[in-house]
Amino acid sequence: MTGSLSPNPTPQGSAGPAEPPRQPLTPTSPPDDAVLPARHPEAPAPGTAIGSHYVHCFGCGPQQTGGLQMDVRAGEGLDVTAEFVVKPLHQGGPGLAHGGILVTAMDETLGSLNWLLHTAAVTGRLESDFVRPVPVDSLLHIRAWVTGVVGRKIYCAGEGRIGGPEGPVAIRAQALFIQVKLEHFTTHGRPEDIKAALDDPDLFKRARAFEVNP
Ligand SMILES: CCCCC/C=C\C/C=C\C/C=C\C/C=C\CCCC(=O)SCCNC(=O)CCNC(=O)[C@H](O)C(C)(C)COP(=O)(O)OP(=O)(O)OC[C@H]1O[C@@H](n2cnc3c(N)ncnc32)[C@H](O)[C@@H]1OP(=O)(O)O
Repeated sequence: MTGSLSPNPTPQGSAGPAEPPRQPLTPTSPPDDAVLPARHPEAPAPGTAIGSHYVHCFGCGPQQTGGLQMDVRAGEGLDVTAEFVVKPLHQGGPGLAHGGILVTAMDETLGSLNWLLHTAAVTGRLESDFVRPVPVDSLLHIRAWVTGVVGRKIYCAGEGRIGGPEGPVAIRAQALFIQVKLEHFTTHGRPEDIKAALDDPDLFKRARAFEVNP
């Protein structure tokens, strides 16, 4: 499977979004035997907010007041959208977003594709191209889509546009997520945080659903 940066799905017969420049093949490019699985039957309905996977997550946690508090929405296919407003707190250069913050926003959005597949997966590799600077106060409209799956490996790509879905592209990303079992979190996480997470019935139920419905 090549042309991995092509947004998926593009309705057949429509012109679709403009093709970005073709990137060289890298470990985040889906190989030829990658498949595009069906959207999971219990995936969030198109247009609905996916919700935070963990209330203290730096990317999406509503209780993480210094975090990005991103709100990601499910798309029609294996795709999601998110919006993020760059705050003065996120500066790298004067009046400009820090590149690492933009990558975090991309990571969070790409990671949310897990919900469409009902798979718990962590970022193994994340590549990004910074195409244009993003001023403070800008709204970054992010779209991400699955480009292929091989076994535990989930390939995906995304782009962030300034001002809205038709705005100029500021960042592109390609990533490889690796499916993990819940033990990944319970084995490696700080014990007090794991205990608190396991004591949260909603989180536990949500997380377990992934494991029994891979
Ligand atoms: C009870 C509480 C639960 C709380 C959690 C609740 C819900 C969670 C559920 C879902 C989350 C939902 C949304 C998430 C949204 C956003 C979150 C942001 C995501 C992140 O921010 S997450 C943090 C950063 N992330 C890490 O902290 C990972 C650290 N890392 C590891 O934990 C291991 O490294 C791991 C697991 C990645 C792999 O380890 P492993 O032992 O399981 O597997 P292995 O190494 O065999 O790799 C298998 C195949 O992937 C290939 N492969 C692996 N890594 C590669 C690389 N980098 N480049 C190219 N290929 C790679 C191999 O080459 C092999 O390929 P092949 O099968 O072909 O040989």
